[in-house]
Amino acid sequence: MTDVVRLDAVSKVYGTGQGAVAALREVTVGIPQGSFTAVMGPSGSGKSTFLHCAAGLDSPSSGSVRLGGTELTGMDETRLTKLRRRRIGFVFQAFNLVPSLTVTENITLPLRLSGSRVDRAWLREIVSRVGLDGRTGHRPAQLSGGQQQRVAIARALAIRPEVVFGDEPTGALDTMTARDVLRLLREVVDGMGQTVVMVTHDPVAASYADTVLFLADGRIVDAMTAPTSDRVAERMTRLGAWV
Ligand SMILES: Nc1ncnc2c1ncn2[C@@H]1O[C@H](COP(=O)(O)OP(=O)(O)OP(=O)(O)O)[C@@H](O)[C@H]1O
Repeated sequence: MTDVVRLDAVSKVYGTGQGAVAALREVTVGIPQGSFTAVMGPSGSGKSTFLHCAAGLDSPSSGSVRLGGTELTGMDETRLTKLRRRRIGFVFQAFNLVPSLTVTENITLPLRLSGSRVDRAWLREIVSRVGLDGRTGHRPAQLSGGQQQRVAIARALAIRPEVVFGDEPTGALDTMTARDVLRLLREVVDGMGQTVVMVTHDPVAASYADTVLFLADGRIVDAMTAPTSDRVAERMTRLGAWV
């Protein structure tokens, strides 16, 4: 399978001298096209740093990050911003919707920002896939948390991204709503061939992925395929995450 995202020997050091913190150490990993990957690890293990480097939100101190055939390392901020807008979808814990805009306007905002045409048929399809038919004229405050996260997922999909990155996408949702959103992400991978990479603290959320990458002290120390929440929780306990 082709890798959509590829990290080679990526290291990230924050600060200098005595106060320097190595947040990532020589991380090498490929994210295959059409896969669902969860990233787990104890607090401070480097999950956010991994996501930020892989998504071109932050640059590594050394190593290489590639999206498709494009090398991100060394790109200036203007080009990176353009690349993110056109090729990467983001879903955050806090939804990050614009309160004054309707559902449709929120979903199409990245397209408008990148100067792309809004394909009405595609918009209808994603609205329907995320289960927001009949809500397109609502504003975020008129929606439940789960519905707001569905809008954020639709917004991420609108640009037909090569990869969707999620930073604790179910972190602000109750258990039942979180399951619905995870099922939707699973369906986005299975039904649309989308690639999804998600950072999570929740073994149940991780169990929806095809592969769970475990980070500890800035390194990928394990990868689990066909994860179950029990196996993930057990692995996290052995990493000392919950002692
Ligand atoms: N901007 C920064 N400046 C200095 N150190 C940082 C910065 N961002 C992260 N770090 C450090 O890098 C390490 C990895 O942090 P990171 O946020 O990637 O971990 P994490 O696994 O996402 O943690 P959590 O689960 O608590 O969110 C930590 O030791 C953290 O203190």
